[in-house]
Amino acid sequence: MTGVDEDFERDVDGSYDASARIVDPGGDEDERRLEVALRPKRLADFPGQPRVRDQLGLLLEAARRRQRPPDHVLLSGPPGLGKTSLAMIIAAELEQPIRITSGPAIQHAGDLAAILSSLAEGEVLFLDEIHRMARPAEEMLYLAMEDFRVDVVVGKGPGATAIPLELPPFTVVGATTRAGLLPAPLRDRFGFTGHLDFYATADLAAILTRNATLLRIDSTAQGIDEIAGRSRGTPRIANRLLRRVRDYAQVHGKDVVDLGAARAALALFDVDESGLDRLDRAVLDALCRRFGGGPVGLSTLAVAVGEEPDTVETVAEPYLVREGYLVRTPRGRAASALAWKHLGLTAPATAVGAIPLPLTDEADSRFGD
Ligand SMILES: Nc1ncnc2c1ncn2[C@@H]1O[C@H](COP(=O)(O)OP(=O)(O)OP(=O)(O)O)[C@@H](O)[C@H]1O
Ligand SMILES: [Mg+2]
Repeated sequence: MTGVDEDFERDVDGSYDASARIVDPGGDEDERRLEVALRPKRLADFPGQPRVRDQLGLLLEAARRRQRPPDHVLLSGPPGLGKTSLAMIIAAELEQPIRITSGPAIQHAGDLAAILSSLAEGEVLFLDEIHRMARPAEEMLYLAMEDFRVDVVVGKGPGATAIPLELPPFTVVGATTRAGLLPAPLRDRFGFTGHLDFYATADLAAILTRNATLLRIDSTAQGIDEIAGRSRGTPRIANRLLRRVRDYAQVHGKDVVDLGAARAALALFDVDESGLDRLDRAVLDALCRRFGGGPVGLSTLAVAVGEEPDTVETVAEPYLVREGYLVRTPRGRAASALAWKHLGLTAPATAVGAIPLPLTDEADSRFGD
């Protein structure tokens, strides 16, 4: 969770607010509860992310054979792709309890010391949004991760003394949507980093089919494929769209999620054929119409769409970049020819991709960040 739009969808009575952003990859309280029920429990049940799954599988198997806790694991990637799910799976596969906390909950080193000193041998400590932890706690964490030791400070002022306390070996699983914000010394203490990427449509369809069964929703393959194709490569969004399409089907007297219901419901909720929603389109629209295609700085762009820069950067941008609508240049964000086309506008000759570029390293560094 990015922490910036947690309240986006919540209504006073807990019902769904149609004006909220349906493809917001964060989630509200009710949704989180439902997510718990739908979370895959074992690595073998986790579709998609083949690389990370294989790498993690190896790490866990090796640890099991050595009967030692595995290296610390960092999971990074945009919201809703399965970081929390994987953390739970790691603990389940190791048959160890999991302690769950998050960066924003640890504002003092003492908060972390209390957690660390109560960990049992082999336990998994899940630190969500690890990039938001307070600096002194971060420093304590380095030491604990490397040497399995914390210094407990007793007393105050000049008379304070640090008493080293040995910890049993444990495994930290950190999750972050902003791996770039982690200080290098902390990043280096993770023996394994898994980067989660957006899911292929076929993987999302597999997830949706399983969840439709779990939620006892009747569906057709075409209906499921339509939802999967418009879910921005994100399981959380796919699950949410599935529920909205079911609502639509039920209200219209058909109890089946089919192509017709999917198309009509997604049109109603402003999710277009490419899965872009209002924020995505607002970003592209501002870039093209107001800034002539850019490049424009992130904060200027965020103001233009009335959002926090962090929301634009972690929620909208990764998918727009990945799909080739937006490029990050050293001078700011720019719209590609595809973005202009998506808005039904004519791209200027200078837009990225308007003239096909040879795929050389030079082209990469020109348009990379
Ligand atoms: N590979 C997957 N298979 C099935 N369901 C998945 C998968 N990945 C994620 N999900 C579902 O998507 C939802 C969100 O996943 P999860 O909470 O793990 O994401 P996250 O990366 O931790 O997001 P955030 O950054 O917001 O914390 C959950 O309901 C989970 O069941
Ligand atoms: Mg999470």
